[in-house]
Amino acid sequence: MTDINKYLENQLALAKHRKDNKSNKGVVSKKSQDAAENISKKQNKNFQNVRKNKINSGGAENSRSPTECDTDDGDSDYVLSSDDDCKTGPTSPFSVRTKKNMKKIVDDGNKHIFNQRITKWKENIKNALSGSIDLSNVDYYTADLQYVLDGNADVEDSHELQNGLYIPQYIWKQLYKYQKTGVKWLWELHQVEGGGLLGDEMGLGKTVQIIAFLAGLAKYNSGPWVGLGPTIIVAPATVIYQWVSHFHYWCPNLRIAVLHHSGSHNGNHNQLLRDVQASHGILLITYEGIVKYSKCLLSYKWHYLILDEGHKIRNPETQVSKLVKKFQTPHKILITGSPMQNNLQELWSLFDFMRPGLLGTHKAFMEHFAAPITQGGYANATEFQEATALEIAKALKSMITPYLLRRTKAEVQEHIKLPEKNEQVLFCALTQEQKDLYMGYLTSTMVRSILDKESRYGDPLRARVLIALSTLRKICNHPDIYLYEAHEDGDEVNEETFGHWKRSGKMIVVQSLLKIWQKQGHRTLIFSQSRAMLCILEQHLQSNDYKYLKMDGSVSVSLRQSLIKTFNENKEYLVFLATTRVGGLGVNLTGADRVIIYDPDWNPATDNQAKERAWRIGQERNVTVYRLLSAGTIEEKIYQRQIFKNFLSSKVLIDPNQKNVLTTSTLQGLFTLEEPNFEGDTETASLFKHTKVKINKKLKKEGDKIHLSGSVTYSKKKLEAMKRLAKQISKKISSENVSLTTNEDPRERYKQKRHLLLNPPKIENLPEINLIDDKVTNVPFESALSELDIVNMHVKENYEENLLKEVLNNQDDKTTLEEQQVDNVKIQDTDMADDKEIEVELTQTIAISLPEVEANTNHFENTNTDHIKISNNDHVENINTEHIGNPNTYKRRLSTSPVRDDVIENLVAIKKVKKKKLKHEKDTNDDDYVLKKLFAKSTVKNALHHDVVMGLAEKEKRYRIKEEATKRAKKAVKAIKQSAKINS
Ligand SMILES: Nc1ncnc2c1ncn2[C@@H]1O[C@H](COP(=O)(O)OP(=O)(O)OP(=O)(O)O)[C@@H](O)[C@H]1O
Repeated sequence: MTDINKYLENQLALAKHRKDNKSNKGVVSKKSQDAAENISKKQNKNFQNVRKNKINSGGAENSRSPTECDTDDGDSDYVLSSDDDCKTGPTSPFSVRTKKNMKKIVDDGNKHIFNQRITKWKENIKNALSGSIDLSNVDYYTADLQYVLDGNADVEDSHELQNGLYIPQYIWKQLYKYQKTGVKWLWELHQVEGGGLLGDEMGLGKTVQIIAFLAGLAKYNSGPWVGLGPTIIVAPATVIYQWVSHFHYWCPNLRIAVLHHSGSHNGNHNQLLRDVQASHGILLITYEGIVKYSKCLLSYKWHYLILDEGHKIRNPETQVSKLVKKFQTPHKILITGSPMQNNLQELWSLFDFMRPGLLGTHKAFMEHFAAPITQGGYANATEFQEATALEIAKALKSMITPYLLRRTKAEVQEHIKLPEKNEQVLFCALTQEQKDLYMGYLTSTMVRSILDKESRYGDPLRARVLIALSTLRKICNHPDIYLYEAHEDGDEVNEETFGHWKRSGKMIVVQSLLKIWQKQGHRTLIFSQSRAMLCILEQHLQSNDYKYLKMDGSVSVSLRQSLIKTFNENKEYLVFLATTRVGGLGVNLTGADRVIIYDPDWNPATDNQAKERAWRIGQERNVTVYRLLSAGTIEEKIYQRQIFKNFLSSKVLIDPNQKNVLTTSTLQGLFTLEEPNFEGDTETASLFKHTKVKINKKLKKEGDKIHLSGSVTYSKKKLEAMKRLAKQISKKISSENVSLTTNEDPRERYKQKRHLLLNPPKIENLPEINLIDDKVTNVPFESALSELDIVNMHVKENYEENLLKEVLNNQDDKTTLEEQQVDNVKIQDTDMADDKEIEVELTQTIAISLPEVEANTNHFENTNTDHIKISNNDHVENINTEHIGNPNTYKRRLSTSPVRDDVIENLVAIKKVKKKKLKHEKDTNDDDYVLKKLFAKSTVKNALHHDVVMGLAEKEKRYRIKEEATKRAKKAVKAIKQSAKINS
């Protein structure tokens, strides 16, 4: 029966798919054609101008596209997704701006300000030690002050590391164990006069480790500088003041000066440099700044040169990369949570800074290391290429390991106890308008010029491809970003509909998410590559009265930290909007527990960095991350590219044995709009089918409000209304069922049943029930597959599989068998010839929809026992029910197999869950609920578990397994020892 069902479903879907395709084919509206031609014309004109200019100035014609980012970013893949470089004038619709009064953080560039701060700090400590401190007057907190307030009298106390480095005890005591290891590692590098890469995952406190080490060094009485000499820290503009505030807190005695126009120094940078040199202070500077002031900076001697977010020098050809390598000090530290982002050349560049010569010359490295590893990485590599890649990757890994300290969150979870994180990729449907514009542009002169080899416009190809791809990305974000570019001067912009959320598939999803999350009490970070998109989102937030803050490149550097602080501390702000490049790097935004990555970057690390703003030390709530992709479009290709890049870096940094599933893509492949296959999947979803987030299929299609697996508590009135509704549905279905059973044709019968289930009969005269009106409360988690479950299905080694199953079993034991009890449910497993049916007590059918109704159990006690029949859709046979005394009471045994967990989902509802929920369960079910809503509205076509796709879950699973195995081994040894004792 299962097969017939599947076959019929496929046939239906296929027929529908063919029909849809037929009706859509080749129909591109006049508006779309005109827009595409306008844009093509403008883009061609730009090319010709740039070409002319280059030829006139004697420049290489083909060297750089007009869209390539002219920063030191060095990301060869990056194309400005829209208007990052566009000036938003007052007449532009992309110019929503809000002014905020924020308090700036002030650095110590100004001597007077520095002295004031030191005086204040000393006074605070003195008062705290004498017990006369008035905390209401303290506006400057430091770690040592806290230490004294905690009852420690000796602020000078320190912890000694081997060979005489003393770390102040008030810092040392605060460090996590792995951070202490990090400080020791830095000290070892120091002693051998070498540099290194501190590559801990984002949010694990790399800043604190560096500060702790420098604080120790400042107390060190020997070495050429007798302690810590003048030091430069280079960091992205957004995090410069974060460093200032971290230093002021952890190490208040050091002078921290910012060399940037926002700094407190009096504008004379030469004087500032002299001061820093004389006071052995720390100079904070941006990557742009180090280029700007390079001449002066290089004329001084520096003790340490530290690059925060050091992946910025991953392109060896950029000016900044070349420059930082000129500093004459062996003490070069590079900090980054994303050591390798796009290709192996990047790794070479980083090491060439810290450990010049370790990886040979650039040419030799590319030829002997990078090329074979990359080649062997493709899915279509030969066996020999794969084996060679493996061996070389192993060799490379062992060469870099001593100078690279990298710990992941999974590894140190035991110490930091981070809350859960759920990360999914949502494939959003384009709106009809978007599809039309997308198709229009695909058939434009511009795209034809790229695909047609003979085209006279075809030069320079790379630049044209970049422009065209970024144009497609604009359509995916919002039609107006594209149409605005296409519009002729003098054309009116329709203010009413401009940027309306209903015109973009992804905006529709954002709109739903924010609505639900606001009700659930979550706060959200939204990242977009594009400032124009941010403005559209901002307009939307304004018109819906959401309180928000926004940070993009136009916000002054000195205000950014205050903006972040305000968001973290003030819960009134529900949304923090940021461009991925300005807000996505280095900052702490733990005030939010929901993250939307609105558009993907070519570089996976950029998106990863962004999402890690919320999931880091200091986060107390479970975090959910949604990456939005427009299904079938260029955004899917970008995501696939991310997967490949991620695979490559894991192969070198983590596991040389990793295998890839993607092959190289063609140019044509980038310029298509892919229709979903008969299963509703576009390319990525079908490639990574096994990572799909499973949602009850019925819920997905019908979108019936009653069928919620999220848990909600309901008012009495609503419960009554629902009960009445259920009775009527029950009667109607029962009567329909009679006719169904007499129908002879099994296919026809199946169709009817299916139809009935998907389209429950409408009942007249009942009040509309809006289930999400009520406050959403705790939700039991039991149905969605966890990442580990999914991975488990695909694990090859039996040993690991079994071990993992046991780990999961233990959990299930705790959370399901003990806690989940199905009461007052009558289930009859009537074995019918070609189908099975379950009879469920009517009252509990309501509970099916409302898993948390158990909180209101008494509402159901005296209700009638009408029955409805539910086709089991081949899922139910996996459920075991066990009679446990009361004829109306069954206890369900949950299978630990992931497949079974999944299929049980149809019956989530029948069970009643006793309250004793683990904290993380609420959020997981919040997510489940949110996804169901999105699927119901058909705005989201598919959802994949991002971590599983990226292979991260696999890694985490291995750690879990290893941990479990180690525990067992310890237990075993203990048992052996004990048995020996008993024997003797
Ligand atoms: N031992 C600690 N005690 C208290 N807070 C800590 C500790 N270590 C780190 N933190 C806090 O954790 C947060 C993340 O730290 P930090 O910004 O240094 O991380 P990071 O590894 O540099 O991240 P990224 O790579 O994203 O820049 C900060 O708010 C920091 O204050």
